[in-house]
Amino acid sequence: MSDSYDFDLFTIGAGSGGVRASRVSAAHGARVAIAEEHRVGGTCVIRGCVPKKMLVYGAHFAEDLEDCQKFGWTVEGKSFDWVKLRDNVLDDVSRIEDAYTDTLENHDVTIFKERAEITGPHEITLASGKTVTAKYILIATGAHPHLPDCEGTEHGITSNEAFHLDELPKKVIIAGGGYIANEFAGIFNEFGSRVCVVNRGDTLLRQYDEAVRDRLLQISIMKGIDFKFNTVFEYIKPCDDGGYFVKLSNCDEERVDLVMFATGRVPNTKGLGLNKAGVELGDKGEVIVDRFSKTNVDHIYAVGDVTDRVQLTPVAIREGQAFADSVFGPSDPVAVDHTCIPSAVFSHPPIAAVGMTEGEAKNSLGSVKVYLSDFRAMKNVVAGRNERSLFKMICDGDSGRIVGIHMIAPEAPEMMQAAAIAVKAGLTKADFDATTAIHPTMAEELVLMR
Ligand SMILES: Cc1cc2nc3c(=O)[nH]c(=O)nc-3n(C[C@H](O)[C@H](O)[C@H](O)COP(=O)(O)OP(=O)(O)OC[C@H]3O[C@@H](n4cnc5c(N)ncnc54)[C@H](O)[C@@H]3O)c2cc1C
Ligand SMILES: NC(=O)c1ccc[n+]([C@@H]2O[C@H](COP(=O)([O-])OP(=O)(O)OC[C@H]3O[C@@H](n4cnc5c(N)ncnc54)[C@H](O)[C@@H]3O)[C@@H](O)[C@H]2O)c1
Repeated sequence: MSDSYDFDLFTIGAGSGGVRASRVSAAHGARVAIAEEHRVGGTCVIRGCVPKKMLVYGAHFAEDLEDCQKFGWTVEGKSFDWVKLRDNVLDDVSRIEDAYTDTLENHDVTIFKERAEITGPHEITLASGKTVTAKYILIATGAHPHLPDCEGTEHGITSNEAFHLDELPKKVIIAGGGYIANEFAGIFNEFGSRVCVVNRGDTLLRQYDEAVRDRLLQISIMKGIDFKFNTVFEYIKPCDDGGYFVKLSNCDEERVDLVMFATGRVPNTKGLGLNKAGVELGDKGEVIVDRFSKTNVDHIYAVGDVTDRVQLTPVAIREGQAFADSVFGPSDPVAVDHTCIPSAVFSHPPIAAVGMTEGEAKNSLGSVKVYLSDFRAMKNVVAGRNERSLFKMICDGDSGRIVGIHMIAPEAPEMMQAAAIAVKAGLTKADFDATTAIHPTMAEELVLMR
């Protein structure tokens, strides 16, 4: 590689995409530096997927401790200590942050723990004032929470702060109807908070299959979560006791302990010097890239949430890997396939999906066949928990090829990862039918659907 630059690659942002891209580029022989203004690991590790999933586990014990009585167990004096869980989660986050840092250092990646901005075609300036040059620049700066426009938004928190609360709110309002709103509604509700989810539209989790999201709504209401649809925040005002008065359109003012915004995430491109570098941005401020994650400027690439393609960790990682292999690897450039990406919502119970919803299939295929399994998990039957699971398989009516699978069930994301391989591989309903069930499981419903 050229010695006329300080580095072959400078990555801005040490999150899921940036860390993978930097480590693999270094393994290909590139001289790599990375800058991180917050903490190595990025959103997923520090304030996203990882601590969120730990809270989901912690929250689920509330139901397990209730249900275990029907299985003959008596647990006396049970109580919940939020601060203990919070601190254990934060400790583990620090452990993973260290592991990410070690991985980079073991690959001889130079880490700058400070903000970086592009100040010339190949020049990056760090917050300390230090300037470095690089042959290639990778923008992997992720996204930040979007706050709606209303009086007093500064009194609300976002998912960033939710992991650090000193105490649990007795009453919390969560704005938004997407991933974060539904996941945190489940978490707070299981911990005993009164939760109200407020959505400006009439649909939760719009991208998921209607039957599955309707089931989540029904179960969430049954568990005690309140929902308000087609309403927006008018104001949030602090009250004397440390809580807030909240006014929603068409509703009376109410007092809550906490307001949380979960209203989408905006690409981190402000103040990065992208205009000066001539990098083209889209309407939401996202970096526009081609299928190889290259911007309109030949030596500047972008991966992950900052490109606003699919805001998921495994996608950012794949994009980072493909970038490193394309630019520094021995073989031809590789493009990430963004089709048929499985996903999950870690609500209570969770949702998981891959491929087309029934509506999408009907709009794009000539004929569609839908198979359903609506059942109560054995554990819930014994526990007396009236919570039904739903599996839905969408097939091309002509070929029998499975084009989508949708589930809401305990452990649905674990089952979906395996099922998604079959859908991605283009298998048919007949292939599933030819597979013997594992009994007794929930997953066997996948091969028994009629
Ligand atoms: C609450 C929550 C839960 C989530 N749960 C899941 C989940 O269960 N599964 C899933 O797949 N996805 C989940 N996601 C999404 C996932 O976290 C993101 O898609 C993923 O982290 C994107 O990776 P990235 O590398 O693009 O960006 P990030 O991981 O956000 O990393 C970007 C990094 O760049 C740094 N940075 C920004 N600007 C600069 C600068 N100028 N200089 C230096 N550093 C800078 C930031 O501090 C950040 O560390 C969740 C997100 C949130 C918020
Ligand atoms: N399990 C997972 O994989 C997981 C979990 C959390 C987050 N994520 C990723 O992070 C992203 C961000 O999560 P999120 O829940 O914030 O976003 P989201 O896109 O899932 O949901 C945003 C919600 O906010 C609403 N909204 C948007 N603008 C609004 C406004 N001005 N006023 C009121 N409501 C508004 C939308 O209608 C929608 O219901 C997700 O899109 C997802 O890609 C993934």
